[in-house]
Amino acid sequence: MATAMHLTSVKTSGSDSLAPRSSSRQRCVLPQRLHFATSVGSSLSLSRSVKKSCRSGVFKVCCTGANVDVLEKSSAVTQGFGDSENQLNCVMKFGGSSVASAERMREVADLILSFPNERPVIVLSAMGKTTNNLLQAGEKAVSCGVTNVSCIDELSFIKELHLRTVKELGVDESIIATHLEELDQLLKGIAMMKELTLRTRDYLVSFGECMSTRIFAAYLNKIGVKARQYDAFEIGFITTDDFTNADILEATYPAVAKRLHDDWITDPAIPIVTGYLGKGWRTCAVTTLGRGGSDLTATTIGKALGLREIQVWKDVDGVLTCDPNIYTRAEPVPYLTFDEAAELAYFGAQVLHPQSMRPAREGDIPVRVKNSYNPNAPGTLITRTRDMSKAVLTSIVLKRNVTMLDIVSTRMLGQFGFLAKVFSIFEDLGISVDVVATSEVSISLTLDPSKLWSRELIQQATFTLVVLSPILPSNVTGIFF
Ligand SMILES: Nc1ncnc2c1ncn2[C@@H]1O[C@H](COP(=O)(O)OP(=O)(O)O)[C@@H](O)[C@H]1O
Ligand SMILES: N[C@@H](CC(=O)OP(=O)(O)O)C(=O)O
Repeated sequence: MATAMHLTSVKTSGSDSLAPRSSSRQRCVLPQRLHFATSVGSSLSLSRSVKKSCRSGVFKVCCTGANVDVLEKSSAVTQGFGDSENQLNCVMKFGGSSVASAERMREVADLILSFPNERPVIVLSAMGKTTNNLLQAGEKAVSCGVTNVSCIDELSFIKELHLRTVKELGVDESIIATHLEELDQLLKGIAMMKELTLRTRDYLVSFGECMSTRIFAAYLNKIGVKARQYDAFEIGFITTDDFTNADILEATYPAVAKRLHDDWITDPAIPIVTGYLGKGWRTCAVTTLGRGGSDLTATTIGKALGLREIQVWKDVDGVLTCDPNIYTRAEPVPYLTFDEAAELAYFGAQVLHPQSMRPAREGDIPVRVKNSYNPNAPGTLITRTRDMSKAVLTSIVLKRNVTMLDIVSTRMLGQFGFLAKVFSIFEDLGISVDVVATSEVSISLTLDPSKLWSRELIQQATFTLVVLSPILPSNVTGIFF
């Protein structure tokens, strides 16, 4: 097992693509024989700020000091949530950690209401670790037998958490009763079939967001704040049918905008939307946007409605200089560009969904990463450009289990189209390449193993790849021309 280290510089502006673009060129002396070697290691990606220009005035919201409120607060409450003459103007997304209990939901409600001039769309994730628990319950159901489904610990935990939350918030239990019953039935179905397909997995995890949003909307209504719950897959979140990792399709933007806008105009109520979920355009089945996908739901809504700001509320003071679980003294990064944030997320910074910057960038809508446990912290403001004049190093990201592929061939020398052929194979196989380094006789690539799990490398007629063992992240033994 080898370890790969990579220095990655962050693009800051001037490019239209958010596709992974980290690259470094290396000249390396490698043995003069044909071989492919793969290794699983860890890639230390140092995101380096390189661009030294900044267009001033681009920030729609300023954040200059440590204790500055990020939203304009007006002492005169002139624009309540019920004012239909005013459009929805921002998204506030709260992740699982922010809505993990009744107490947290109350705090989130208070937080939303502490900005009376805002007319937000609220996006929620599932409560706490519900998504993980649902997945584990599903795995257990496959082999535990129908009669034992009700004994699955994770199922009991999910039920207990949601029922307790409903009780503590004083809302009607019936708001989630149907979902809890259906969840039982679904797990029994999985137990009967002894099978958990990706499609079923997505339907299974959707219960988390469906329940958290229903509870929260009911609570807001109970305290006199008019709110309306939406399942994203019912309001136009159209995706590819790539279960567990679906992409948002363009048709989503007008559909979601129309539905949310029309409802707001006819009967204003704070929209409470399920994060993470969509509807496959062919199958019409529930899809998910990849783990952490609620961030993408939020930025999609931001772009669809052309909102002023997208806020993602986390359990940390913004995007930090390093994963706080690795280095406890990591500090918040006050400003980032969309490209920097996308690159950090892509290379493993858990704080944002890798695709979530795309809609924000396309709509040029600032994204603010805030701490729901510490709302006064300024957080991180992500915009198209920023002042890079003093920037040296932005953030350090560690990505584990990177698969490295070395392609060595003297046939490359003086030839044209070699790289094109290599990359066309990855394209055909739907495998994304993270980092590329080339010399005259070699290409080194890192591949994200999570993209490889379900794909088999097939023999290519034009390029004759012979796979000696299945391409799995940890055990590729070799590929020869
Ligand atoms: N560079 C980073 N900056 C901030 N948080 C990070 C970073 N890298 C990893 N994390 C982790 O991401 C977590 C926040 O993301 P997440 O758990 O998705 O929040 P939520 O569930 O509220 O959306 C933090 O608790 C932190 O442990
Ligand atoms: N609940 C989903 C989606 C999500 O975005 O969650 P969070 O915001 O808690 O990372 C997940 O756990 O992946």
